[in-house]
Amino acid sequence: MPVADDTDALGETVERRDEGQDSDRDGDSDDSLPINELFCSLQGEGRLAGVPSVFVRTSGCNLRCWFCDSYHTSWEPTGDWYGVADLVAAIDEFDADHVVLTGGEPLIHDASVDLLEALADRGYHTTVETNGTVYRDAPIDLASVSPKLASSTPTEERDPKGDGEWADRHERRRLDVETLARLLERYETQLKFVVTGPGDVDEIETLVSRVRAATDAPLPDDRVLLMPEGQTRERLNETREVVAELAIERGYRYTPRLHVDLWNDAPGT
Ligand SMILES: C[S@@+](CC[C@H](N)C(=O)[O-])C[C@H]1O[C@@H](n2cnc3c(N)ncnc32)[C@H](O)[C@@H]1O
Ligand SMILES: Nc1nc2[nH]cc(C(=O)O)c2c(=O)[nH]1
Ligand code: SF4
Ligand SMILES: [Mg+2]
Repeated sequence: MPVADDTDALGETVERRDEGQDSDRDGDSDDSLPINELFCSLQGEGRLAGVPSVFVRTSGCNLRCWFCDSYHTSWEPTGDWYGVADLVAAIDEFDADHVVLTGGEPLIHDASVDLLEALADRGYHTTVETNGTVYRDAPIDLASVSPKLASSTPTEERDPKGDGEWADRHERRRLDVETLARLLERYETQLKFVVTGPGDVDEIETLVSRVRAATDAPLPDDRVLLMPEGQTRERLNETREVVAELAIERGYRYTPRLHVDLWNDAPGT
């Protein structure tokens, strides 16, 4: 079912549910989340790549990257509502002690905090994949923050759905240095940039400098990860080597997209 056709403001997804998209929600507790998919795989990205993990993918996002590999959580958000207890029970079915909460943008939802608290109580290691525009206080073991660069903006030529209607909103919202600094102060953090080519690297360096200037929390170069843009093996064949060389040149880390290398764009991987 559609979650929201336009998550125009933070939290609007949840408000719209309350306005009538809740017909097949079980119960009326307010700790439920719109879930697009839940599956077990190997963490494909970042410093925990290769670790067996359960992925919980919420629906709804406050941004619209043209390249979003989770189209049905952002451009056309779909999913069903589940309470935290049901989600924990579904996660417990798998043999993994790491949980990755992703989306869409998981931190637009209040109930993501409830889910993270329930998972921490049960001893799970939690990673949150977030675009770094929303701060939440929650038990997060690794904040996997992926700030969005100018090359992510859905201009008219690159809009996967319309004619660039989202470009201005995306551009206004995509970077918030204060929020990035707060996340860094509170959580073990990696900054994981999607890189489309050499033209992205100056913006990364400028942003890293601005974040360092905004906080006393350390942001060493080995916490800055460059990840090649690509939803498919074919696209990664064009980007991965260029991005690896940029990482070596600038002293940052490279992260693969292990799941795409292994399973291409298969659902539930
Ligand atoms: C779908 S996003 C969900 C979490 C959050 N909204 C974010 O962007 O960080 C999960 C991860 O996939 C990355 N990603 C999305 N589309 C991508 C693409 N085409 N190529 C490489 N990484 C991509 C994001 O940057 C993020 O690190
Ligand atoms: N295997 C696998 N690893 C991932 N790491 C981050 C992912 C995400 O979509 O947030 C992801 C994903 O979708 N699949
Ligand atoms: S911020 Fe994340 S979920 Fe939202 S559009 Fe960009 S990649 Fe997709
Ligand atoms: Mg993914």
